[in-house]
Amino acid sequence: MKGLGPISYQGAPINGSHKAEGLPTIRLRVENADLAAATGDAVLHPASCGAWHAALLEGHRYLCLAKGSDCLVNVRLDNSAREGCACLDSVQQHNLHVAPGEHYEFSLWEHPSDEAFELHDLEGEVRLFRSREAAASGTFQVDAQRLTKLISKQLFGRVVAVNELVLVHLDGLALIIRIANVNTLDEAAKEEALSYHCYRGLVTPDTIIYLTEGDVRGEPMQQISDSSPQLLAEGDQKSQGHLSECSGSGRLVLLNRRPRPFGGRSHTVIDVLTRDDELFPVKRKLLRPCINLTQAVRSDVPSVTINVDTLVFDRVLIFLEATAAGQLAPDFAVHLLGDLLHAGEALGLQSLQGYCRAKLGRLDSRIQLRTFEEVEAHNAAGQCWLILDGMVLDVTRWLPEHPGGARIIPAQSLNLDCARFFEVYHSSRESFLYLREFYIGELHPKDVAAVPCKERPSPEFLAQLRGYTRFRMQPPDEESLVKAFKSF
Ligand code: HEM
Repeated sequence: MKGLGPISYQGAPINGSHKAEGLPTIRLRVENADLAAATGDAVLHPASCGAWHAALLEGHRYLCLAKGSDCLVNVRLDNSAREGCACLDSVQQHNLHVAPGEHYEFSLWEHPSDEAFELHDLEGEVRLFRSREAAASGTFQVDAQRLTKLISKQLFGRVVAVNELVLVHLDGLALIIRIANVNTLDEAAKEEALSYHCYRGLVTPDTIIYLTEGDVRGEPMQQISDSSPQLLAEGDQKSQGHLSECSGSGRLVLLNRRPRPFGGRSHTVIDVLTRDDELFPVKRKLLRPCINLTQAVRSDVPSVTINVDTLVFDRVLIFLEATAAGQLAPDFAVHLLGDLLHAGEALGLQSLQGYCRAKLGRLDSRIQLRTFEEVEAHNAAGQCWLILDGMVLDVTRWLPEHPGGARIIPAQSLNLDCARFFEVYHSSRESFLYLREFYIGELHPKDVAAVPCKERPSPEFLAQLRGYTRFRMQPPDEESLVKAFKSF
């Protein structure tokens, strides 16, 4: 099960927002709501809602930008709001990346029923709000448990997204919480999942909240002023790019923090370092089809360097996830296919190579009927083509990565059906999972009987092997091959 909405490995949501079906977008002018009196809702006049009215009453109550904002804002109808306007406080404006006085297309957001939605936990970074306290020197101690209760109450029933800010007041202190991480799964389920991304979800009374102290001066924050409802400095309202550091020296200390369990690094993850020095923590088993990474993925090494750039690898991971989930590969734009093909070659990811070639119009001719003569000729030329239960597998380039060593296969298994060797040497069934990557076709039916076979594999092994190799092409039976021959 995934987190809410697919997200690329670089953190960008892939599909944008899920707009409530059949409902039009509505153009609204953003108006400042008084931050001091903020409820966290976007306030709309009932007359501004037009076609949304019925849906709002039914419970579609989340507002987002029509072009797809990560952040969603709860909607409240109020006759006191100005018609044609969305009243948003300055924190909401920051979260939605909108400026007061400007018009934007908004839509209602509907939660897709097939995705996990309720948050198991969230992580928040707490900072002193840009205010007298932040500017003053000294230490401000805050009881994390009380703050957690307050946040829980304030966010209950709201959908929060990563990087969203939440303003909380506790004992006269104004605190800004940045949502640093959200999860719809617990740690154990995340370990199990082949891949997992989550950037948004619903806060329930059961959502666990972990708080940490944000580095006051370390991270620039968009300027939010509590003295005025105006979010951005004059003249800077449209740019939305103005960042200013919280330059105060006031320090926040959280007491009684709830630590996150299983904080340690998981062995199931390996850090992949791209050519341009970006680091991707990736589940080892997701990388299994990348046969050039076999040794790194199967060993304990914490990281591996690849000759692929960040942006291309990001897409490779999306491709791997889709195929691992049995879904169709995403429709990558044609201009990316060249780079993806090179990445497929660098990583030894045959399926990606096939995908790119097919899309580039060069149909994948890798998988075909192979004669025994052809297999022998390739092996005589220094390659390593195996015959396994009639499948022909090209493991030439993978031999140095073979966990059983590079020598044993050419020494024992060339030019015969090696199914029995395969059965004997491989205690785990992990080896089955690689076969698809090496598969280059079927032995020609006319040659099947002629292939030497020292010992037959057990029927149980064959049944298991065939269960794992449903990708095999269906070879034509000998009768139809003879008929085809006779027709010439
Ligand atoms: C495409 C063909 C093959 C694949 C994908 C493959 C894969 C693997 C894998 C994943 C392992 C790790 C241990 C395991 O999973 O059991 C392994 C170990 C091994 N393989 Fe292969 N293998 C292949 C062919 C062969 C052949 C034909 C032989 C022998 C002639 C062989 C001999 C061994 C040996 C001796 C080990 C070490 C076993 C041990 O340490 O217990 N492999 N192979």
